[in-house]
Amino acid sequence: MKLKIACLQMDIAFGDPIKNYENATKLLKKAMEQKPDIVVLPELWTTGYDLTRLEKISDKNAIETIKFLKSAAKNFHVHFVGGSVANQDETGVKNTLLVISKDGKLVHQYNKLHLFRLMDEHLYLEAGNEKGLFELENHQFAGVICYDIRFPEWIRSHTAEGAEALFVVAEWPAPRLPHWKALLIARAIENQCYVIACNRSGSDPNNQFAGHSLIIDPWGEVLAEADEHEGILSTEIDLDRVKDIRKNIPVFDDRKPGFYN
Ligand SMILES: NC(=O)CCC(=O)C(=O)O
Repeated sequence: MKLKIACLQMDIAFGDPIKNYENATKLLKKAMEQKPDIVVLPELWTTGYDLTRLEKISDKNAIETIKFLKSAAKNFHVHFVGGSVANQDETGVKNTLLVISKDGKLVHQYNKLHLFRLMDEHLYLEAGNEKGLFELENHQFAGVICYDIRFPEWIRSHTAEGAEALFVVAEWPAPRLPHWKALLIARAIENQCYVIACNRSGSDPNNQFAGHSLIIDPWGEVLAEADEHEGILSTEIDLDRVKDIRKNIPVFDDRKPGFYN
């Protein structure tokens, strides 16, 4: 099955959800010219890393962002891996990835498991405790958030359960761009899956972000790569390649889980 993907590599306005909804709408309209099946947004795209003001600007139970994505999904007839949002619930604020199908249904929510201390996430956010597996178009996918890609065992636990493509939503800073690229290519090769990674562009008071959203095939070839500016990265993926590559080098059959998890 072939699917057209569009990543909205946004420049996120710091702590300004209204401006970010407006900008996402503008980019989405542009992305729709390519007729994508799935649109991907970056991490914390409504607020950025304005963590000290989360009490004021976080989205209570992600209601506003879910409403925005459901309405866009139905209007444009497109699935969303809708980035992540600062989601305030009864116990605290989570960094929550949202998956919405083109008929406007909330398919999955994944709360970031690994909090990134270098950007103070552990001081303001609560970690999740569930997997990022979800299904769209009768295929299995996984969605994770930024720092999660440094934990190959976490990613493997999703592909071992059938994920054929890994969606990564991120705010990855420019100084570690070489890590971003190397880690994503490694996750694609070792898991023999597509990797669709949507980063943000621009800067906030503390970081310059890398951009360079990437779409990588299950052989580790980069199919599309953005530059550092705001824009749309779009290409087609063919999920049949996952089956072919897994048959050619049967990594999943050859695993020895008795020796490791
Ligand atoms: N937002 C994040 O999780 C950033 C992760 C990161 O920069 C890294 O180097 O890892």
